[in-house]
Amino acid sequence: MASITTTISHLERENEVPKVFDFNSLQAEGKVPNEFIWSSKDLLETSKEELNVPIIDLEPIFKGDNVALGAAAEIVRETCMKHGFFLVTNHRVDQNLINATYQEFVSLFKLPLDRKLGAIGIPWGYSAAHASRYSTNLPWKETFTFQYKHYDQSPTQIVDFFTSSFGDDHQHAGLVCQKYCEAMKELSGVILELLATSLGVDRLHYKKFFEDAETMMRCNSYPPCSEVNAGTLGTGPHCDPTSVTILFQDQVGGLEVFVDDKWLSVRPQPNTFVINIGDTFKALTNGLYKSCLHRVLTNKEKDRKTLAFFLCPKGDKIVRAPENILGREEPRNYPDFTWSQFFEYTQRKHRADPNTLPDFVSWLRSSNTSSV
Ligand SMILES: C=C1C[C@]23C[C@H]1CC[C@H]2[C@]1(C)CCC[C@@](C)(C(=O)O)[C@H]1[C@@H]3C(=O)O
Ligand SMILES: O=C(O)CCC(=O)C(=O)O
Ligand SMILES: [Fe+2]
Repeated sequence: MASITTTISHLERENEVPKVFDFNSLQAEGKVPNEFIWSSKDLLETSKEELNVPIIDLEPIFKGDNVALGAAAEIVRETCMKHGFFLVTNHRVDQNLINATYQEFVSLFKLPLDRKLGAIGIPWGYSAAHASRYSTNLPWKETFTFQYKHYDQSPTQIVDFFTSSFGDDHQHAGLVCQKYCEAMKELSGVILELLATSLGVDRLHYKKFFEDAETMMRCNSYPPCSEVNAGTLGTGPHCDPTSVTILFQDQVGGLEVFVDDKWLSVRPQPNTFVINIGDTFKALTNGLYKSCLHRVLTNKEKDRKTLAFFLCPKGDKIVRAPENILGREEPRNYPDFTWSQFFEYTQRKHRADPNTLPDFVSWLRSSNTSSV
C-alpha cells in the first residue's frame, strides 16, 4: 500500500494550497473556522440513553473454557447482528503498556507544530484535521497513523517509522508503540476466534486469514473545543472500512453509536477495549454482521485521546466470506475484492462515511462491467 503515499490525489483539494490548522491557536482565538462546521444531519442530537454494550470477559476463553467461549459467542453474535460494538475485559494486555503508549502520544502531540508538520503524510504520518485532504467537514482532531505488518519480524518496524517521522529522539516512543501493536496482534487473535465461533465457522478461519495482516494503527487526539455548540465533531459519522477495530479510549468520553435511529453514547469503562466490526469484516460475514455507524463529539474542557488498532488483511488477499455461515447456504452478497482496492477507494475516491461499502461495491461492479 506504500504506493498510495506517492500517488494519492487529495480528495477535495485537487488545485488548492492546503490550509494548516494549529489547534493551540484555534483554542486561543476561541472561534471555529467554517471548515469545521458539520451539517445538521451529522449533528443530530444525542439520546439521553447510553448504548447497552455487552462486556465479554476473555479470561475463561484464555483458559480454554469452551462452555464460556460458547456463551460469549452467543452474546457476540446477537450484538454484532444488531450494531457491531462490544467491550472486552480481562484481555491480558499489560495496563502499564497501555499507559506508556498513551503517554508517548500525549508527549508526541505536544511537540511544536513545525515538528508535527514535518511528519505529515498520507496515509501514514501526522494529520491536523485532515486539512491537507479535505476542505469542508474537517474533524476536530489531530491524528498520527502508521502501518503494522503482523508478519514483519523486524524489531524496529515501528521504531524506524517513528525515527524517520520525528527524529532519533523518538526511538523509545517507537519501541513502546511496537510492543503495543504486538499486544494488539495477540488480542486480535482471540477476538477472531470468538467471532469465528459466533458465526459457526471453523474457529481458526479468520485467525488464519489475518495471520499476515497489514494493520493500520492510529492515535486520535481530540483537543477541547470552546465552541462545542458551533457544530464541530471530533470524527464525523462513519463505518470503519477496515475489518475489526480494537479501541482504547481514555475516560473522557464522546464516542457514539447510531442504533435504532438514535445516537447513543459508549460510556468509557476502565480495563476494557471497545471492539467494533468494520465494513471489510461485514463482507467477510456476507453481510450478516453490522459495521455500524459511529461518530465522536467534541467537548469543551478536556483533551481526549484514543488508540485505534484497525485490523486489516494483507492488501492483496481476496476478501470473501466463508461458505455456510451459521450453517446456512446463502447467495454471495459481495463481489470479491482486496483490501488494497477498498483502502485506495477510501483514500482517493470516497471519504469514509456511512455509505462507503455499498458505494464501493457499486463502483467495483460498474468498473468490472465497463472493463470487459
Ligand atoms: C481505513 C481507514 C480510513 C479512516 C481510518 C481507517 C478506519 C476509519 C476511517 C475514518 C476514521 C472514518 C471517518 C473519516 C476519516 C477520514 C477520519 O476522520 O479520519 C477516516 C480515516 C481516514 O481516511 O484517514
Ligand atoms: O476516537 C474514537 O472514539 C473513535 C475514532 C474512530 O471511530 C476512528 O478513528 O475510526
Ligand atoms: Fe471509526
